[in-house]
Amino acid sequence: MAHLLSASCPSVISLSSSSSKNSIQPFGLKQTFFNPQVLSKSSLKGLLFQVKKPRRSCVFRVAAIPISQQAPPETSTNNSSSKPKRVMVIGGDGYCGWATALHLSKKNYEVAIVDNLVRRLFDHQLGLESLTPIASIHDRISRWKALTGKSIELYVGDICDFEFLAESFKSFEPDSVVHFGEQRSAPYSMIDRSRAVYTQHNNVIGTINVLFAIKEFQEDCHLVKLGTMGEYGTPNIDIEEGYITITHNGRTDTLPYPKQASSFYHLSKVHDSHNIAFTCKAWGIRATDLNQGVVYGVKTDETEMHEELRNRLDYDAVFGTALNRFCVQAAVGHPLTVYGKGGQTRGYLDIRDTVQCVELAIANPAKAGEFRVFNQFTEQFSVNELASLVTKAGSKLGLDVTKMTVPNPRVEAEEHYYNAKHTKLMELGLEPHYLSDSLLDSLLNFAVQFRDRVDTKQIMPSVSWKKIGVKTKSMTA
Ligand SMILES: O=c1ccn([C@@H]2O[C@H](COP(=O)(O)OP(=O)(O)O[C@H]3O[C@H](CS(=O)(=O)O)[C@@H](O)[C@H](O)[C@H]3O)[C@@H](O)[C@H]2O)c(=O)[nH]1
Repeated sequence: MAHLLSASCPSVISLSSSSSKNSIQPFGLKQTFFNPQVLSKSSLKGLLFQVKKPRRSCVFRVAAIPISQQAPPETSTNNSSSKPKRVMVIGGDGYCGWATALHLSKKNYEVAIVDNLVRRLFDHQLGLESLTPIASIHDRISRWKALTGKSIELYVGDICDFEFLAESFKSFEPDSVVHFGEQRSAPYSMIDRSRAVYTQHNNVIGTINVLFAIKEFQEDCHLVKLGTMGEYGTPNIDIEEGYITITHNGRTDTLPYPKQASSFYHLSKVHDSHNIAFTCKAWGIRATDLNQGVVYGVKTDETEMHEELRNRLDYDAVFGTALNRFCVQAAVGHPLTVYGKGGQTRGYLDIRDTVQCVELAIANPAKAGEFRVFNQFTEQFSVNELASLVTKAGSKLGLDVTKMTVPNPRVEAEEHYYNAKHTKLMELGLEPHYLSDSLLDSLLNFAVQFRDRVDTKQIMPSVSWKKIGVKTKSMTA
């Protein structure tokens, strides 16, 4: 079960192309699999030769229908005259991206998904699998079309390859870009040097490319960028939404809120925020940074419509997030893995609110030159509080739920003050789905339904913040 980056380098291309019904090779994956420690110059040359030149045929559409046949978006907005209609969802095959793409399509936006499908490759490389079986992106989109008559365009490629991104922009001409297309796991970014470098390269360069594409081809396009609450860290004062007004030596200014990220992943989002803020000032880009908390849940109205539309649910220690992991652990009788003292407090939200928040942001775009920051979560919980809630909900379903203290693999405060503002999305009309007994029941029942698929060896953490090294690490079961 060893899945070395090195072993995956040459095979990745064929794996991707063979999984494509249309035998179309994704391109632009060179950053993903560039590993100087293991690739010889000649194999690298071969790889780059395959992926270097984007060809028009690589950008393909799935049953696009003319805009004139589409009804206008039904979304409520304060500013209907500037309501965007064409939305490019970068990272639209992932956990948040897929749910969002479907939701926006349902709301009659013209949607295009841009994705290099690398999230699926991470699973292959690390020997992981979603709790839920998920259909290929092609089958997902075809099923959506069959059920609703709505088309979603698909561009398979890597946004770090600017030629590919430029081609996608010129072809689709988005009014809004929702950018989920980043490596989003803190533990993944802390596996080894190559994953740390990959994470920052992929995330930071990808975002810079999106900014250049907007400037060059769609200067009025609104960027809705997925940031993270983790950019702020856990300061001993209230967390504001993006900015804080400070009086210092008798002078007052409103400044970006201090950033104290705690992984190479979270830091990549800090770097993104700075780059976006700069281009808003310098070029007049309009942007919204959605500093999202930890997402839980799996079902949205749209993903529930058919098993081929089902979303992924990660429970492993690299990509699984706290509450989802606890529900799966409860379903298989594994003690809940509380890291350290369990006082770590974060903002959380239901995936149904992720899609609602993105919809609100694009329906109410930032002004030209404005860098807007929304804190995107609905409730705060400590890890211990989550464990108690899952224990209580589990016992109602007859599950014997216990918890264990795991030595914390991360470097983070385990007891701290946490009070983060999150009013701006509420002011735009967010109607939160708060964590309720019924949601926990539903998530636990969902986990029970698929528990035969759980690989319990993937539950305990094996990535250590302190032990990260330069040697490429294979993840073995
Ligand atoms: O089994 C577990 C898993 C996590 N934790 C703790 O729970 C907290 C949250 O960890 P997480 O794995 O649920 O979330 P995190 O690594 O912070 O990252 C996730 O949540 C972020 C929002 S936030 O946490 O930064 O607000 C997003 O940006 C990321 O993309 C997403 O993967 C941490 O203190 C962690 O130590 C446990 O105690 N036990």
